[in-house]
Amino acid sequence: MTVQSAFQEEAARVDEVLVQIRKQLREIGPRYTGNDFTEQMLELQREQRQQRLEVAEREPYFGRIDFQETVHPAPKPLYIGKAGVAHEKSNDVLVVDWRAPVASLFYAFSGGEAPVTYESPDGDVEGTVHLKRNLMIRDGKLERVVDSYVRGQEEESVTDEFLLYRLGESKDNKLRDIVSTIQQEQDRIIRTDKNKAVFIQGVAGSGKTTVALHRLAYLLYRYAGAIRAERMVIFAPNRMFLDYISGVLPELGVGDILQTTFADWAQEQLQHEVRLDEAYDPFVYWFEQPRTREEMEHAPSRVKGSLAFKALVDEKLSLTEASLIPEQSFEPLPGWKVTPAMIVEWLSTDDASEPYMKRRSRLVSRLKRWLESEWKARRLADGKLKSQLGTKLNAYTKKIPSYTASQLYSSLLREPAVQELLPAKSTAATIKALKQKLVQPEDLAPLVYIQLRLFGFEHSPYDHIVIDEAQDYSPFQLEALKQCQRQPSMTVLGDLQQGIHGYAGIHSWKELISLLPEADTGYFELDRSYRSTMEIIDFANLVLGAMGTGVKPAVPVFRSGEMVEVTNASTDDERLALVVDTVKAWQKSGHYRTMAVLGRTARSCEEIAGKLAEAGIAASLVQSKQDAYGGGLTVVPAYLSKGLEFDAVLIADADGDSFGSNDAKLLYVACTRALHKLKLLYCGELTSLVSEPVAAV
Ligand SMILES: Nc1ncnc2c1ncn2[C@@H]1O[C@H](COP(=O)(O)OP(=O)(O)OP(=O)(O)O)[C@@H](O)[C@H]1O
Repeated sequence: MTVQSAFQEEAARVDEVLVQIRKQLREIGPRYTGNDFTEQMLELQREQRQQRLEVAEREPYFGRIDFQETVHPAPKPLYIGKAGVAHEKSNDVLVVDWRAPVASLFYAFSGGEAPVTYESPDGDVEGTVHLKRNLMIRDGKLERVVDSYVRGQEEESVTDEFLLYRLGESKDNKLRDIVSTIQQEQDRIIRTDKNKAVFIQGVAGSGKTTVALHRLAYLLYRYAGAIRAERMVIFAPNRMFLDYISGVLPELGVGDILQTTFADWAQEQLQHEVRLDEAYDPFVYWFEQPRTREEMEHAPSRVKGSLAFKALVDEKLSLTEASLIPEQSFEPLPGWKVTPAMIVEWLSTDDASEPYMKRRSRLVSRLKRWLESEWKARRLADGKLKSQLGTKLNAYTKKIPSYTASQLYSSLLREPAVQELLPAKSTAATIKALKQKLVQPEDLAPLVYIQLRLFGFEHSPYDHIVIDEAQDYSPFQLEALKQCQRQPSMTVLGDLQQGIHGYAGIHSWKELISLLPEADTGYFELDRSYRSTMEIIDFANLVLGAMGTGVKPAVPVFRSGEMVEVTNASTDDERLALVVDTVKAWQKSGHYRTMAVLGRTARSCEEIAGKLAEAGIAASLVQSKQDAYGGGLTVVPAYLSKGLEFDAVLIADADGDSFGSNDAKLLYVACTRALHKLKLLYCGELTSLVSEPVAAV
C-alpha cells in the first residue's frame, strides 16, 4: 500500500470513529442535580464517560498495531488511544485504552518477525506483529501517519521519527502526557504490579515525573475498584511544581488525587499544632552563601532525618507505650481496687497494634466504668463522696502519660542520648521554637511519625503513594509515610545526581529501599534523557563529570540542535546588558514559548528581573514560596528550577565564584532544564565545572 493510500484509508477511519464518538456524546443523558444517592452515582459515571469521550473526540487514537494471535488465521488492527471506545450497537472495540494489556504490545514492540507475547488477565497471549503505525490526529483531523514497522519490509528507521517530532515541539507552561510515545523502559515501570514499591533512579529529563503520573492512571484502570483515586497521594517538592504538573492527570482522565508537599501534608496530620517557622528558609541558608560539604554532612537536618535518630524516637515511644500499665493499684476506698494485673487483663482484649493514645483513652473510660459499677453495686448516694472519687481517679489517670506529638518530641530532645547526636545549641533552639509552636522542615518527619504512632492515621490507608524528587527525602520521612499504608505500594523517583540538598537527602537509594521488605520493592534505572538536545546533554554530562568518578552520564535521544553557547562579559554591567539582549533576541526569534534566566542566588535573580523590567521586558521572578508557574519568561534561582523545563535557558552567572567546585550538581540541574537552547554568561573567571567551553562566543 502506498503512503498516500494508507493516509486516505486512515483519514476515512478517523471520520467514521468520530461519527461514533460524537453520537455517543450527544446521547449522554441530561445532567442530574438532585439529592438521590444512586442518581448521583450514575451522574458521576456519566460525567466520567463524557470526559473520556471528549478526550477521544480531540484525539481518538495515536497508534495502530496489527497483531495476529498464534491461534488466529489473520492479523487484526488495534487502534490505541487515551480512552477506550466501543461501537454502541455492535460493541466492537473501536479504540483500545492505552492501559489495556494488549496495548502494551504497542509500547514494547521494537521490530522483528519473532513471536511476541503480552500478559492478559487469562495468561500470556502469543502472536506476531504485522504493522506498527503512529498517527497524529489533532482536533479530529489526521495530520501524519508514520510506520515504524511493516512485516516483510526492510526494517523501517527504528529511531522513532514520531518521538523526535514530539520532542522537537515547544513547550507551554505545563507538563504534558506522553501516552503516544511512551518508551519501552518507561512502559515497564508504568505497568508494574500495584503491590510494589518501585524506586526509579533516572537522569534529568528521563521522564520520571511523567512516568509516575502515568503509572497512577494505569493502576486506577488495571485495579479499578481495589484502588481509588481518593486514596492516592502525590508528594512533590513544592507548590509551584504541583502547579506545573497539574495538567497531566486530567488529560489522562484521572481526578481527585491529593497532590501535596511533605511539609503541607505533615502540618495537616499534626492538625496544625505546629507550623513552619517563616523566619528560617533552608534555601536561603544553604544556597545564598557558599557552604562546605562538611557543613552539609553534619547538619542537624541530616541527623534528624536519620535512622539513628528514629531509633531514639522509637525507644521513647516504646517506653511511653509500656507506661500504659501503671505501677500502682488504683484504690480509691478500702476494698475498692484495680491492680496492674487487672489492667493487663483488660488490655489483653485490646488490639495491641492500636496507637497508644487510643488505647490510653479506652483504658481511662474503662476505669471510669469500673468506678461507676462499684458505685452502683454498693447503692451509694453521697454526692460529695462521688466527686472525691472522681478526683482520685483523675489523679490516678494523670500518671498514665498523655502527650501531644510536640510534647513528646520536646521531652525527647532533652534526653542525653539526643544530646550526643545533636549540638546542644540546636536542640535548645528547637525546644524554644516548639514552645511557640514553630518548627523547621527537618522536625516534621519525627513529629508526624510520633503523631501517627500516638494517634494513628485519621484517614483510610493510602492505596498508593508517589514521591517525586525522593533523593531529597530522608529515611525518616519514608518511615513516617509507611505508617499510612497497610502494605507498600509506592512510586519513588529521583536522581542522586541532582541531589543538591545534601543537608537533608540520601546518598544512595539503598538508604530508602532497605526500609521495605525486599520482595515488595523494585528498582529501575532510566538513562535516556528525552528533554534536551544532544548538544545540551553532552554539555551537562561534562559538568557532571567535574564531580569525578561514579557519575552516570545521561544518554541523549538522537535529537540535534544548536551548540551550547558560553559568553564572557568584561564587566558585570556588560553581563547584565547581555542578559537583556539575549532575552530580546530570543523573544524576537519567535522560536521559544518558554524561556528562563537562571541565577545562582535569589539576590542575583532580583537584580536580573530589575534590569529586564527597566528594559520593558515582562518576566516572572520565582521565589521559594511560589504557588503557581506561569510560563513565558521566568527568572529563577537555579536551586528552584529543579523539575521544571524551558525551551531556552540562559544561565546568567556561570563564573567560578557563583558555581564553585562543589556546585556541579546544581549547575547540572540548571543546564538540564533546557529543551532546545542553552547559553551561559559569565564575568571574571568561567566556573571550573565547565572545563571545555563548547562554543565560546
Ligand atoms: N516517552 C516520551 N515521549 C515524549 N516525551 C517524553 C517522553 N519521556 C519524557 N518525555 C519528556 O521529557 C521531558 C522530561 O520529563 P520529566 O519532567 O518527566 O523528566 P524527569 O526525569 O522527571 O526530569 P527531571 O529529573 O529533570 O525533573 C518532558 O517534557 C516529557 O514530556
